[in-house]
Amino acid sequence: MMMMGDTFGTIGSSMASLFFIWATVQQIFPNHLKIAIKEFLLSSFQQLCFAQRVSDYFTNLFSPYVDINFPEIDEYRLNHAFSAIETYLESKATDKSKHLKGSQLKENKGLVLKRDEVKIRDEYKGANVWWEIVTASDEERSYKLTFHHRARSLITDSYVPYVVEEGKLIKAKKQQTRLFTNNPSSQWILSHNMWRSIEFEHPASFETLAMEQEKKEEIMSDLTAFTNGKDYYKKIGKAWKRGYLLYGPPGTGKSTMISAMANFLNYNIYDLELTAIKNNSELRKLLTSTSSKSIVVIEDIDCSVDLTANRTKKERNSIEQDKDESSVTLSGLLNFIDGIWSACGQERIVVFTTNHLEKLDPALIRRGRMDMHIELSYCTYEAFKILAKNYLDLDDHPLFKNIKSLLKEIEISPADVAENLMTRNHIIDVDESLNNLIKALEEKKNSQRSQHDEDKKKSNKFRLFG
Ligand SMILES: Nc1ncnc2c1ncn2[C@@H]1O[C@H](COP(=O)(O)OP(=O)(O)OP(=O)(O)O)[C@@H](O)[C@H]1O
Ligand SMILES: [Mg+2]
Repeated sequence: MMMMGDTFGTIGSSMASLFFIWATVQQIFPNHLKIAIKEFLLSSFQQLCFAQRVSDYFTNLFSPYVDINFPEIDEYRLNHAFSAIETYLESKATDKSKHLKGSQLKENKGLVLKRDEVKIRDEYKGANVWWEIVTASDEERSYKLTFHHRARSLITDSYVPYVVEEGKLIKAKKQQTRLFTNNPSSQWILSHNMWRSIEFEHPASFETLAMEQEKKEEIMSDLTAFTNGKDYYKKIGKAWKRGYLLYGPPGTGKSTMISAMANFLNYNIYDLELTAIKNNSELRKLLTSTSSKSIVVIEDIDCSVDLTANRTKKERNSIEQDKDESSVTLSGLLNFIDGIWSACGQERIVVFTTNHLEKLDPALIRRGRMDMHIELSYCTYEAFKILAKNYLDLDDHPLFKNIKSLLKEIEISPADVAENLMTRNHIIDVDESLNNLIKALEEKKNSQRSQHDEDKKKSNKFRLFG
């Protein structure tokens, strides 16, 4: 198969030879002969070019191979297929490759070895293909895919879409997750000023989350089903989104669970601070600018804005309120979650957290809107064992029995348990940590007992005078 580069190569070397002959001629021959030789050389060169073109034409005509080019830039725009192909080819096994490239782009990340070859062979359903990165004279790069014409429909209909889709998936998996926080609207100048973001590097995972194993598995399989549910959501005609309501006392792991979810799914987090937004239209702008594969979080939804209180009054005034749109309203928030926003985005998770489930407006948490209600509770023995493993590398200990019976009676958050297990100077002293925890649990028990006695006295008094 004759390639463009080869053609130029052949013509180039022929030209060099002609120039060499001409330089020699100029030094040796008299003027009248020079003119004749020059004409002869010129016509030879023209014939050579013509012969070369004819030979290329026939070679290509009879070549059994087909090429497809994927330029990096097409019509002044980035060609997404190019970057997907690049990612796909980079992911191909490096163990057979003879030319590798090593790079460490971040100090805290390991060294990465990649293939460093211009031509890569791939195989798809028995067909061989060759990828080549071609750089044109204007520095524009493109990927050239070459394959036998017999495999044409397999490659064009099936292989190319597969490579592009696979490349995108690998890219999404490798992508560093980011944590976005909304800027106050007074700082918005262009749409990209609405959110500021930093790299999200929270170490939380479902493995280290102190929670009953069964509950954890249920949440993880729900999340997995959601991410794999593209076709399912399409089939049932529902927007591809899912709502989780995390509720429970302070320090029980609601925020930690959001981080674990983001790490599990490799999704970005949009931490939506409702108090920094003036009205529903700002809320709409913010939500419509979030990307897919993301978790939109509204923490402490009960205190974020006045979404719940005076609902009856609000309902009465709803017409006026919608008119001036002077604040973020419950109906505004629900409209975006249910309607416009869901329709314009894909693969989004919404998470609300609260310490007070009972304070929330039923409209906000009804099923269908918040698909899964997850209670994060005070520390159970099972949860304690996970924390002991995380903090002390400990599976069992004679003091565990004591802790187990105390945890049955005492309400203590995993955050407080973790605080007691944490060692000073990061040197693990199992006995000291466990004894600290037992001391804290006993103190709590005593204070809960005296509180209980106090409450009892008060209610007796009330009964006496009541
Ligand atoms: N279930 C848990 N598993 C592991 N660690 C936990 C858990 N709960 C709390 N912690 C520890 O306690 C700290 C505080 O927890 P976190 O911020 O997740 O609680 P929260 O429920 O969001 O509290 P708040 O209601 O006050 O926002 C975490 O950084 C983590 O170290
Ligand atoms: Mg929290």
